[in-house]
Amino acid sequence: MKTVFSPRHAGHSGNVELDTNEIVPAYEKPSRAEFIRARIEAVGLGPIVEPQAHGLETARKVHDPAYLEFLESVYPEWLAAGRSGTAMPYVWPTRALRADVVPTSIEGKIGFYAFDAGATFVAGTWDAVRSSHDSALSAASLVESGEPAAFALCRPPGHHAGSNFAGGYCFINNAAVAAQWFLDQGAKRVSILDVDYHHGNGTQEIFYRRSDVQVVNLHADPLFEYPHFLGHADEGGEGAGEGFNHNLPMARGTDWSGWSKALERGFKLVSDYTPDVLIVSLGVDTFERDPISQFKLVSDDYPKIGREIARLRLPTLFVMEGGYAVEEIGINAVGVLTGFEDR
Ligand SMILES: NCCCCCC(=O)NO
Ligand SMILES: [Zn+2]
Repeated sequence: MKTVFSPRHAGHSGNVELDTNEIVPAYEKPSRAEFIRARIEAVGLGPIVEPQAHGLETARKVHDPAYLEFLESVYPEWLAAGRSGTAMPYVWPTRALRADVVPTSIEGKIGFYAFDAGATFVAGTWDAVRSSHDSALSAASLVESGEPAAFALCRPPGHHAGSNFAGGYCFINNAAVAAQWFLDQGAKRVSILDVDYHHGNGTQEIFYRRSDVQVVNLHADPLFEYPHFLGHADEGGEGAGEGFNHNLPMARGTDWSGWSKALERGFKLVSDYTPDVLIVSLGVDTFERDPISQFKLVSDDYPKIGREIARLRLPTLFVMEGGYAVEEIGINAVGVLTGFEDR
């Protein structure tokens, strides 16, 4: 299986995040991608190629163009306002506030275009975001040109980013842009299967009113887990999208026996939808020793996920999302891919 990966991800580094009530080095750090790349080489998964540059025309079909312009300008504006270090929001347009007027101050604007304090910017963030987006589209074109599967080693991740908001370490929703790209190439239906520990609220929001992209999420129940305010089982889609969004929330402490039952239910939903292509939002923070998560999958479970996905017999694009136990993230993420190839 080929991997598309850009060293430009490393520009998104040195940033901090708000963890409970203290500012800490961001969990979403460059070593995550480096451990995965090293594991790909160690097991001989296949070639690792750099992405071709892609414009934002496809991204503009799933993200508000003004939001994309914000992502590009936010850090220069942060500096122009006399600020330094990590650009981080701290005020948001929640209930009883207005979200129809975009503030002109950088502190207002950064909050307007975010849903949490978890998408923070440094000088190299936008370039890293573009390279991650390019990796997703370059890997998608490998699948489109006949590869049975390809891996987009995306960093930063994307599944929390919605049409006009960043959050949870996500800026451009790489999987959503890839889904749109497949449709633009002639696909009629695309399934996105999100196996990350956290609900992909951004992916759900982007396609919630559409029937041409099915979204199936397996995740920790938002009653107790981030993103807290989306991901319940009753969110089935709206309008034309009714019946094409599926949430399978699970309890704290879920291990393989429980998680694999949800996976089977997810596969039934995907096969009943008969998509032309499957996109897997591959988060491996379901791992028992992930520092910010509370499921109990073990490393031997990840090849099983890959083998099960392969049974769907669909052209498959794997897009990297979360996972923070850095030493094991390579073993677990690449385990899915070698399992898919039944190696
Ligand atoms: N405290 C912020 C938690 C962000 C979760 C990021 C993630 O792994 N999403 O899949
Ligand atoms: Zn996650």
